[in-house]
Order: sequence, then structure tokens, then C-alpha cells
Amino acid sequence: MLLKFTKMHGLGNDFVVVDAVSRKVFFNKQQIEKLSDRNWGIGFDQLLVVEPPTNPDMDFRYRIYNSDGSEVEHCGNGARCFAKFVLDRELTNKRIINVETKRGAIQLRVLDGGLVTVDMGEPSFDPNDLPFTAEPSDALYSIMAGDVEYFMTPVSVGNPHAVIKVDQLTDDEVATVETLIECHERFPRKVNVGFMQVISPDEIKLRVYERGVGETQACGTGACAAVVAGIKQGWLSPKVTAHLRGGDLHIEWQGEGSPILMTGPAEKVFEGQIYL
Ligand SMILES: N[C@@H](CCC[C@H](N)C(=O)O)C(=O)O
Repeated sequence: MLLKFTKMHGLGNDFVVVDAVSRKVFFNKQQIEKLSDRNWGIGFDQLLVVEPPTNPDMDFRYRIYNSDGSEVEHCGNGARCFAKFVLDRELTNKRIINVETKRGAIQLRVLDGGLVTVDMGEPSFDPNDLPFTAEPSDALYSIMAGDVEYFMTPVSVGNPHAVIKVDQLTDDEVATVETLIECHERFPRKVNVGFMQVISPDEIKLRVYERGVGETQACGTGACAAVVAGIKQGWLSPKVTAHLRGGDLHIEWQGEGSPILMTGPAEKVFEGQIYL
């Protein structure tokens, strides 16, 4: 089968986006792994599959797969690219788009100038929601990664994140987390790991080692998790700019009971076709 796709990115977090509204398309794990391979396939961090909604109140459903073939609940950078994709392809002309994801319903608002604001829903700090094996607590949680003890905040924004505050971001830390924290036995469904440096109450630097992918140029849900963790711990104010390797995201959270709002860009790189 010849598969038509669009290559997109949100701050360098890259995606292959497929229109499964106009024509049904299904992928198995092996196909996704092969397509995601940067030597043998197209190469991407996540595959986004745009489908018709199953709920009549929604405009679309979209499914998200990591490059290792695992299906995930939520993808912040992907949601913005999804909005640009459905508008560019004239699958909708709405600028407020309601979408079903594995995490539940999300709302996307396309702003003048092309930026997209995503209502990411409410975060949860309950370890059971990630899941993370621990008794709920307001303090930081200690976790051993090899010989090193890290102190982290577990956050679910639909997908699981461990947020670790560091004084200075270094390559070493990010490189060692793969098996040590992402696959730690206390995270039975694995975890995305964010290392956050607080620059001021409204500015952070962040690097994220993504579950099922590795370190990416940017992670939207990771930025949301880091900011809400920082607000909860009293380090950050409600509106924060997150500097990621690929650029900046603007995150707003007014506290318990409020949704997280994430604003950032979405770019198309090219269109292509490949035999599946
Ligand atoms: N790149 C994404 C997150 C994608 C999913 C993540 N790797 C997971 O497994 O939960 C983003 O921009 O949020």
C-alpha cells in the first residue's frame, strides 16, 4: 500500500501525520518502528493518525504512537501540528477544534499568526494516576537511579512525567536516565523524564527524555508537567516560558481545578509517500 504522509514538527519534536479521515489506515508496531527509523524509514519521534470522531460532539479523533510503536495518551507538540494539518488539508475550517485522544477530549485554538493554544486538561499529582509506586505526598519523592538519588515530582497530564529540578542542565544526566528512570520498576508503564532548571519564577530551561523515543528537541506535555510541578512546589508563577532545545513554549496554569494552557508553533516540513 502506498501511504501518503506529511512530515511536521513542533520545535523540532518531529511527526509523520497521516490522514485516516479520507481513507482508513491501520498500523502495526513493526510498521511504525520501521517508518520511524531515521535510516531505514522516514524518521520521526511520533506518528499522528487523524481519524473521524467516535463522539458526535467532537471534530476529530487523533491517535499518537511513539517511535517504538507504543500508543500514548497525549502529545502537546503533536496536538498543535494536528491543528495545522487539519486546517491546511481543509478537513475543517474551524479555528477552535475539539479532539478525542486516548487521554480524553482536548481543545485546540488556532491563533492569528499560526500559533496554537492547546487546552491540555487538568494535571494530577496523584502517583496512582501515572502510575508510580508511592504513597501520595506533597513533598518531593526520592528515587534511586543506580547510585544516584534524585528528588522528583510525579505528574500526569494524561501521560506520565517525572520532573527533576537541577541547578544546571548537563548532557550527563539526560544520557543516563534511559533504563534508570524511564524504565524504573516504580513506573510500571514507564515514564517521560524532565530535567528542569529554574531561571526565574517565569522562566525555565528544560530537557526531556521521552518514554518510547529518547531525548527529543522539545516535549509539550513535558513542558506542562515541569511548569505545574514548579508551581506546586512554589518555585514558579502561573505564566512561564519554557526554553527547550528546539525553542520556546508558553505555559499557563492557574492552579488546582484549572486546565493547563500551552501555546507554541507548528510547522510543516514536507509531504511524501512511501510503500507500507
Ligand atoms: N512529544 C510529546 C509527548 C509524546 C508522548 C510521550 N513520549 C509518552 O510516551 O508519553 C509531547 O510533545 O508532549
